[in-house]
Amino acid sequence: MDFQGSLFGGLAPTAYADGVPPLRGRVERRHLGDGAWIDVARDWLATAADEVAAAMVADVPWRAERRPMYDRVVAVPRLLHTYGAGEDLPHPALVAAREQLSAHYRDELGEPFVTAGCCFYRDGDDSVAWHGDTIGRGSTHDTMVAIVSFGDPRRLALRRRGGGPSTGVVMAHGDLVVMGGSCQRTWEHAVPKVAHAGPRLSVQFRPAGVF
Ligand SMILES: O=C(O)CCC(=O)C(=O)O
Ligand SMILES: [Fe+2]
Repeated sequence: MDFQGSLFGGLAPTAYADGVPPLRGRVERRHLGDGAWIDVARDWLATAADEVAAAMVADVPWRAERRPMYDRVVAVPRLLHTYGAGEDLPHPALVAAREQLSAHYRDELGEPFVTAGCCFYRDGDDSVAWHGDTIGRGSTHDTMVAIVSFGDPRRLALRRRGGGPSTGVVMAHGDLVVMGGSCQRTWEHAVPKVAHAGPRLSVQFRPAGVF
């Protein structure tokens, strides 16, 4: 019996038409410790990846942020834009991806993915420092942040909160990486600078109240 097919009647075939194959059977889980895990699905959005990347570069209203650091204001080294709940996304494959993620993780997460944070790493100098997504419920509750990645491969580095040895996963064109369980509060993640890299785009799907 096609258990998921019967539960989520017709969702997967519709989504597949947008270049998004079913997630079931593609996801590998790695337990990090302290209740944190990551799921990885290689090439999940490979078919649509070139088109999604092009649409994101052209159509996302990117903004450069500045933030105070010690006694200076410095540029955040990447471009950003967040699509809130109900806002149109720049490519239908991203809508299909969000729906599939919500269906696949429905029992474990208990709520849908609703927002889509977008990042544009223009080259190897763009990066994000060690942090957890803890502005919101991620600081106190288990949750999930699902990342789809396009463009040049970059490493998502992971370490226990506060330091220690780091592990990680390389995110390549069309890959999915989901951080789950206690990952946002017991672990930190970063996208470190590298000597050479072309552009990379990242979309992070999050439930309501997780930032
Ligand atoms: O670039 C990524 O995939 C991760 C970005 C990230 O951790 C964040 O914006 O909170
Ligand atoms: Fe993050």
